[in-house]
Order: sequence, then C-alpha cells, then structure tokens
Amino acid sequence: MPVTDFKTPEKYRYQNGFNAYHETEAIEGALPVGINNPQRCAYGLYNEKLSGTAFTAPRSENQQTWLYRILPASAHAPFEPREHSTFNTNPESKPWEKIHQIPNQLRWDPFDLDETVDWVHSLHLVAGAGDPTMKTGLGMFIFAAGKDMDRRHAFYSADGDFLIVLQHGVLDIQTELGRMLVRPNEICVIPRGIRYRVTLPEGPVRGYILELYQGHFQLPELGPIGSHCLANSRDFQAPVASFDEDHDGSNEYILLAKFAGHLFAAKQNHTPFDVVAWHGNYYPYKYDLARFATIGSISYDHPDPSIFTVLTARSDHSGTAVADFVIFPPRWLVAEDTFRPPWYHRNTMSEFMGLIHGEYDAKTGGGFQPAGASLHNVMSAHGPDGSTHEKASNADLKPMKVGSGSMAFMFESCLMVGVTEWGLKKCAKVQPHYNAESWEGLKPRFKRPTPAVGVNGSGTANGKLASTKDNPHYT
Ligand SMILES: O=C(O)Cc1cc(O)ccc1O
Ligand SMILES: [Fe+2]
Repeated sequence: MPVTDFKTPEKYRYQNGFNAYHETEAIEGALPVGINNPQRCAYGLYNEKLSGTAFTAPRSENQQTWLYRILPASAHAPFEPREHSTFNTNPESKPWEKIHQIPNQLRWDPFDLDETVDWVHSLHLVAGAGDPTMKTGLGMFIFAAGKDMDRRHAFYSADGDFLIVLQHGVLDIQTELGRMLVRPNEICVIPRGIRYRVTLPEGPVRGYILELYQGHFQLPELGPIGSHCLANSRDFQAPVASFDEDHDGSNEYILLAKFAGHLFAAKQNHTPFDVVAWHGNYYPYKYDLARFATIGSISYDHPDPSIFTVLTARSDHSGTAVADFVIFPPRWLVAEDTFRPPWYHRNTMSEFMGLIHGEYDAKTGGGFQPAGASLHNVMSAHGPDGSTHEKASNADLKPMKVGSGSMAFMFESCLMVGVTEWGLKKCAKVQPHYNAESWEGLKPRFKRPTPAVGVNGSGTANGKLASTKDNPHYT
C-alpha cells in the first residue's frame, strides 16, 4: 500500500494526473479566461510559453505550458561558463567522447554521501549513450549532496528531462511551477528547461538520475492487461502554482544552466520563482513507487520484467525504448514448477540497475547493496548469482512474498551504454570480483541420461516430442 504515513505540509499541494492538462493560479484571476496571450495580463503579469515539444508535434505528443509571471525568464544577463572542477556532469570535455564502451558486467559498491556539495555540484555522470546536442540518448547519474542550493540560485538542464530516483533523504524542490516534496520511495521528473532549486530538509540526499536527451516519458501501453494497473495516471502529482516576490532589483540571483554537459551561469536581479499561474501539460511531477499495481504470473514461468515498467521513453521503433524505468516492488511469487528468479540471459537492451532499499530477489549474495548499481550492457550475460540459483532451485514453491521492504529498479535502454572515467575509475566503487562472486563459481549440474534412454538431439531424451501427459502443466 502507498506510503502515506508522512503528513504533507500545507505548502506542498498537488494536482493529480499523468500528462493531464492542468491549470493553477496562486492568485485568483491570474489565469486569463478563454485566451492565452491577452494584450494585458491580469495584475501586470507577463505571459510566456514553455514548449516541451516542437510547435507542430502531433496533438497526442504535444507538450507545452503557458506561464503568467512577474518578469519573463529572459530577463537575465548573458551566460558565462562556470567551473567544471566541481560540476561532474562532464569532468573532462565532452562526456560522449570520454566514454568507455566495454562488454564487462559491472557492479558498484554503494556510492558515498557527500555533505560538502549542493544539488548542482553533486551530479556525477556514470554512464550514457548519445549526445544532448543531437537530442539522442540518455545519461545516468549518481547524485549525493549535503548542502542546500544557495537561496538565490536556480538550475535547469537544457539537455534533457531528469528522472530522479531518490535513494536517501528528502528533496524539497522549488520549481517555477510550484513546490514538490520528494520523500523516500518517491521519484520525480523535471522536464528539460524547467528551473528549480533543491534544498534538503532532512540532511544529506543520494540517488540516481536518468537524463533523457530525447522525447519525454510516457506511461507504457497496457495491451492485454487492460485499462488500469502498473502506474495509474491519477497517482502522478504535479505542483500547484506558488511564487516568490523579490523584484526591487536589490538582490542578485544566479541562474545555472546545464547545456551540452557544461555548466553556465547568468546573473539576474529578481527571483526566478515568480510564476503566479500556469496552464498546460508540460510540468514537473512526482510519483510514489508504493502505488504501483504490480502484475505477475499466476500460473508458471517467469515473465519479462517489462510488466514492471513505470515510465517509458519510446524510440522511433515501436516497442523499443530509449529508456524504460522499471521497478521490482514487493510482490507475491506463486508460479508453480518454476525457477522463480530471473533467468540467465543476454539482452539486446542495456540494463543499468540500482537498489533504493532492501534486497533484490535476483541478487541475494550480498554484493548488490542499496545505493550501489550494476550495468549489464548489450548482450552481456548475467542472471542470478550462485547462492540465489541454489536457493531457488531447491525452494519449496509455496506462495512467497519477495521484496518486502525492498525496491530495486532498472534503467533499460535500446542503446549501448558507455561508462565515464568517473564511473569506471575515479569513483573507486567498481567491484573487481563481480563475475567471480556471481557466476564463475557456478558448477555444472549436467548429468547424461543413462545409455538405455539414448540421446539424438531432437529435443527430448527419447527423440519423441513430449506428449501432453508428460507435461506437468497438463494434469
Ligand atoms: O537482470 C536483471 O536482474 C533484471 C531482470 C529481471 C527479470 O525479472 C527478468 C529479466 C531481467 O533482465
Ligand atoms: Fe537482466
């Protein structure tokens, strides 16, 4: 059931619905009625349009929001390059040039908390594919921060949408469009371009980010599942409008931009958080992972993990995602005559995994820990570690709840993912013995049938196709 034991303070108020057309005003009458850009907006507000898709994108994809604000977003001085030494999105020059493409299975020990940096300076690109300048691909980040962003700083990424998976702590995110409190077991999405400031009401924070350089996240199709379940639309929460007033010109604010993997800064003498009202379908939102309505096998076999997709970002090829965000929530396993953990497999998609809390049921050997990660790249073989295989092969197949108090997730992509210098070396978290600890110790269990039975390679021991009466699923 949803984690609702936190009381949501009054200053965080939400409107519900995924990709819904919302409208919200912090002062009654700030939204124009029946027109988007009147000659003069109410209360002397400026009107501004924020486009998340091309003007001409089909209606089913089009995302935009109309803002009514005290000063337009353009009212700032020119951007200047900022330091790179602390901004680790791009520690060298262009991240996509410094990336290591390697087939090794990789696993990282938990990433450290870092109390010395704020949100902007906490971002570490671990792996990625593509290029934000070409609007293709994705980046995967670890963040670990212990300081509030300066009270007069705001940040945005022009490179992509941030899907933020919080692993530790609480994020208070003041965005242009309103405030969100992101709590344990919640995720949030901040679309490209939206300005925000992160503070940490409960101390240090840590987690993972998928930055999507192309398109936007959608809910997956449900196909034969029908019209509801998995992540339901109404459980996605967008903030209502709220604004600050500081426009007498006496205070200096800094606007920080992530642009092509580099950090830039521009000065302005008024608060960036001055949107009094807005309407549209391009906005930040959050989601409580405990609300996911999980589907699974009630007969036999281990289904594909696509049944656990929370959000997907489609490529141009139908059914193939640039990024799927998949979770492994607490659930019942009841499949009969089945090896219940994931099968050993190789995938044309790449799989980056993280653990928010608890233990992942496919990796019970202890090496995959909360705040750690793993990467199984395109066609890199993987599957349960030896101890998990042993346990699952001999388990009494009663209905069994797995993952209680646990939440693992996967960023799955059709793209081959490269690892940055930081991810491979500088972070010093790569486990050197991942293969040895997981699979190299697996023992052959093969026993040839006795010669009387015979083997001729036709698929069954006696050369005949198994009849239905031999099949344990037909009784
Ligand atoms: O590799 C993994 O642990 C993720 C995963 C889980 C699953 O249930 C099936 C396939 C898969 O890649
Ligand atoms: Fe996998």
